[in-house]
Amino acid sequence: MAFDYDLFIIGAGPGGVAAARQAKTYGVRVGIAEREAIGGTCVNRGCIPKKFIVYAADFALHDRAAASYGWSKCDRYFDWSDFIASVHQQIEQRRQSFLNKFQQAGIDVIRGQATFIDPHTVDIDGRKITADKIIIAVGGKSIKPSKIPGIEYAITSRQMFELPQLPRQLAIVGGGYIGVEFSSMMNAFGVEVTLMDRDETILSGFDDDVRTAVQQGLNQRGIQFLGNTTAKEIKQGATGLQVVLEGDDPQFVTVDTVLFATGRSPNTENLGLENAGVELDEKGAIAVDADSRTNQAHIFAVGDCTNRKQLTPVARTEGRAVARMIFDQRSPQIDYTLVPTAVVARPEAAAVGLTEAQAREQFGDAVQCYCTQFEPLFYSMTDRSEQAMMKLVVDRRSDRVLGAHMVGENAAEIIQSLAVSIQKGIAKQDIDANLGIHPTTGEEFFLLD
Ligand SMILES: Cc1cc2nc3c(=O)[nH]c(=O)nc-3n(C[C@H](O)[C@H](O)[C@H](O)COP(=O)(O)OP(=O)(O)OC[C@H]3O[C@@H](n4cnc5c(N)ncnc54)[C@H](O)[C@@H]3O)c2cc1C
Ligand SMILES: NC(=O)c1ccc[n+]([C@@H]2O[C@H](COP(=O)([O-])OP(=O)(O)OC[C@H]3O[C@@H](n4cnc5c(N)ncnc54)[C@H](O)[C@@H]3O)[C@@H](O)[C@H]2O)c1
Repeated sequence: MAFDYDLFIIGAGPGGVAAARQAKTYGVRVGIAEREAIGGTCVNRGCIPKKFIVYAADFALHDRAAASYGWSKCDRYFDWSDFIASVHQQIEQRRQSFLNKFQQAGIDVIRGQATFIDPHTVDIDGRKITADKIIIAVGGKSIKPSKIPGIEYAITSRQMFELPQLPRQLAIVGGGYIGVEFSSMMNAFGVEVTLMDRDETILSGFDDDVRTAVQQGLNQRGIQFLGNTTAKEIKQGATGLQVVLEGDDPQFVTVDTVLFATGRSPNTENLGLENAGVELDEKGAIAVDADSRTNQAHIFAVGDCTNRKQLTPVARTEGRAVARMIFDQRSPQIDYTLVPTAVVARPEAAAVGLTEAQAREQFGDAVQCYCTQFEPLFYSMTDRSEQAMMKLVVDRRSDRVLGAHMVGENAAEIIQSLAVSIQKGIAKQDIDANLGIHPTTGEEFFLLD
């Protein structure tokens, strides 16, 4: 059968874009469907606008420390609406640049909602496209629990990027990546933040020392954290939204904005997966094998619509690997236990490899941890108390470093560099044999004993 495309991709987020560009290098016919904005969650309502807000918030934090460094006090005014308009302009430029690159490469972009009609045919708003191979890269969306009365008053991270003005009091339900990052950014702008999680501590999945250090850092900045707590009702009152809490310390908080950040779910609705015979896993994500292949041999799925790590570099690497496998050769499979990650909060947290708890499950008593906590040089001149934390998790028998964890300034940049060595199986004694760059925070990783 003659198909319209050798490869058709549904979804132009990081996973779909990377797959399309890689496939095009083999000179094959590639098309991609996108129902919203090119660039997906990452570019339009995730990593990129989030990082711009972090940069904006950092000015406020630096201003607070400036007087300790001899700068006279000054009153500066932050204009959220001007700033967020500039962020959206930046995003628009990125979208345009994606489109130009697609055009130059000869990748067809078809705008609209894609739905499978059969295993080789996709309908995009009435237009039928056939393809030999198909990659599903539809990503995910933030979800709000439907059973909470008044949930319609709450927003998700998507609307945080569209706020006409800054909230004055913000309640955030969910202390994962999104909850912690927004609590930190909004606090820096002077918003009164209450963060809550059904767990006792924020950032589940991270090393316990990281979780504690970030939580302390948020508390020190004046963010109220309520552990073992969730919202059971939201009521519109005369003075704002009343969030009725359930948990350790039942009470309510009154705020003007409620953000739900309790996780994201795959965009599998209205995709016609049943028409293609593609199966979901028990969590509702698209089920794939280690090569990102679904139960249909010619259909693959990458990125957030599968139940793996919901991170841009993961989606990109999976997308590229599938295109390479289809048209060239297999890439090495991703080791999901070695994916570096960061929480872009203040304090910042970053990690790669096993947490102490995960390492103990696998290596038992052979696990040895090297940990330090100290005041970074920058803060010794200020009246603020700020601690950095670094930790290496090591298998004592082989001396291999299993994980590295950090909380503090530039944690993401520092862990990113260490990740290469850890992936290559570096031993603790090799790390010790390195000379640091002085005076930096990163050099402390070479001084752990
Ligand atoms: C607030 C926030 C901050 C984040 N920050 C970071 C960060 O700092 N670092 C990091 O690594 N990750 C971050 N992430 C996660 C990151 O954005 C995702 O992991 C990444 O975007 C996943 O890429 P993807 O290609 O799988 O899906 P997406 O980026 O979600 O793209 C999927 C695309 O498919 C389209 N689509 C869906 N269904 C259809 C259909 N039926 N037809 C046509 N098109 C369709 C969607 O419109 C979307 O454009 C963040 C996420 C959020 C929400
Ligand atoms: N910096 C980054 O790389 C970055 C930033 C943002 C998002 N992301 C990706 O997006 C994903 C989704 O982020 P997220 O923060 O929404 O999810 P998450 O899974 O990181 O955190 C969700 C949190 O909500 C809590 N929770 C769940 N239900 C709750 C309830 N009913 N009441 C109170 N607390 C509840 C959980 O205990 C958890 O701590 C992340 O897992 C991550 O992969 C990455």
